Amino acid sequence: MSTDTVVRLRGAGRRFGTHLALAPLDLTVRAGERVAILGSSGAGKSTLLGMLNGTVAATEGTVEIFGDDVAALSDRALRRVQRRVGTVSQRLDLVEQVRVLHNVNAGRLGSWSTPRALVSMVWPRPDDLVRDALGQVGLGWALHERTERLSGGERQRVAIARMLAQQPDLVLADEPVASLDPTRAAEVLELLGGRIRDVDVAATLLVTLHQPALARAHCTRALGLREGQLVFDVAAHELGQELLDKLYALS
Ligand SMILES: Nc1ncnc2c1ncn2[C@@H]1O[C@H](COP(=O)(O)OP(=O)(O)OP(=O)(O)O)[C@@H](O)[C@H]1O
Repeated sequence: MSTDTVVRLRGAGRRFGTHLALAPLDLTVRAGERVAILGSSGAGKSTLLGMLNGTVAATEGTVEIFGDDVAALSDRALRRVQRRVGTVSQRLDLVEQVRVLHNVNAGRLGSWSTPRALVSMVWPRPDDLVRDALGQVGLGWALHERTERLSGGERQRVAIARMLAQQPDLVLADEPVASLDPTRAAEVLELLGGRIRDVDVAATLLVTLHQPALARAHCTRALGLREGQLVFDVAAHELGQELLDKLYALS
């Protein structure tokens, strides 16, 4: 496998009982690619992202992340891989009753020793990375706010800041701009798409989106899923009306 291959699926698919959520799929994603995943509700987009962060097991084929077959890893080795994978899920998974600082710090727990992680849960101290991550999503002012007081779009940005603080090599984002206004959505996609660290190598991004215009503007590649089947895999600039009609036509 080429060293810049981040994701490789070989005939990887997922069934839930008899329902085929994602048909067996071959897919290679290289470092620095920004891949939009489009498709109607229930098309299998979240299932694909779940297979890439180890939360959804493939029922057929293999899933390799950074060259490791995730199904063959010990729990410890899987956690090591997962530390390099930052996920922004639709559920956000924020703790509502604590300050924003706590939630953003949580992105760093995996890379800290257990004592340091425990101390930080009780007495969180904002460091530059946390302040920087919040600043990047326009929430520098919210460091000490209680998370539950923020609006839906602000909470979505806290989840993104938590992921930025993790400094992952692979970013998986499930509808990360669903609650954001167009300007903020564009900013967040730019952040997810590479300006995560002050290093030359950009993070690799897979992001589910419902707006083809955002995919064209912020991604390099677009995948279309329909009822669990891959309908297209094209350069983002090739995402035209004909493909979208094929993707979204009512069956
Ligand atoms: N845990 C589960 N148990 C049973 N069926 C599931 C489970 N998770 C997903 N599915 C089914 O798999 C299919 C794909 O779901 P998935 O969540 O991947 O779609 P999606 O494209 O992400 O949809 P949305 O845009 O609404 O989030 C759907 O038919 C869904 O009902």
